Amino acid sequence: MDLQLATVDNPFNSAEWALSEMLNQPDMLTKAQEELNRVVGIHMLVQESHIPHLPYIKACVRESLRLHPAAPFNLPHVSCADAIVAGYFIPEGSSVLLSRLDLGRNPKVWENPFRFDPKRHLNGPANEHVDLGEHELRFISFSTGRRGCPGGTLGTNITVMLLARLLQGFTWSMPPKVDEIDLTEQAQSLFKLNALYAHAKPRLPAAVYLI
Ligand code: HEM
Repeated sequence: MDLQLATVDNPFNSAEWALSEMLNQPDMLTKAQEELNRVVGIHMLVQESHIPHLPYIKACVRESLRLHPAAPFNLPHVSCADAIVAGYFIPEGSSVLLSRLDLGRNPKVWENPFRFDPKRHLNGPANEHVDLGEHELRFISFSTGRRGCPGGTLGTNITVMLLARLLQGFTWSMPPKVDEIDLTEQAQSLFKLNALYAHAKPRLPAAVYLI
């Protein structure tokens, strides 16, 4: 069957971008499905308890959050005291806006920043911690500090489960007459300009989908 996935918010944005990028580099789909076969098998759907054992899929979600944040800027904040950050003096009362795009795509931090490459996370937090937070702010996922997202663990679980179930449940391929998924983004929201449209073939025993 051919399915259309459209972004409505953060977890959907990350899963839609990850799946789109992976369709253009199908060896990544194979790798993710091998991990799911090994950790979960094909006789049950992936569960929350599996998440710590799915580093490759988690790395794909982290990479999606890095390269495709759901908005170009973080919410604005006001500094409550004078501070020096990376050599810059920021006086008390300044409006502070962090560019999620410039952090996640900074070539001084990320080699070949426009390439979707989950491997870059595999020796770091994707292996070590269960949540997708990036506390060094090399990109912004849930942000950090007092006003950081309080829903990090829930957001991680929802996002990883969403992508893992899409990958476990179906073998994905391009729709007829399409050679490459279009990765153009909307100018303001950074959501995909055109919703992902792809072919999904069930790959689990029929009874598993009824649970
Ligand atoms: C993948 C999913 C999610 C992502 C990527 C995400 C990301 C973020 C980011 C970047 C912020 C702004 C932090 C800042 O201003 O420095 C934020 C704030 C917030 N998030 Fe999330 N979030 C997610 C899921 C959730 C969930 C599931 C909940 C609640 C159950 C939640 C509740 C909140 C709240 C209440 C704030 C405002 C915090 C404050 O201003 O004190 N988020 N989130």
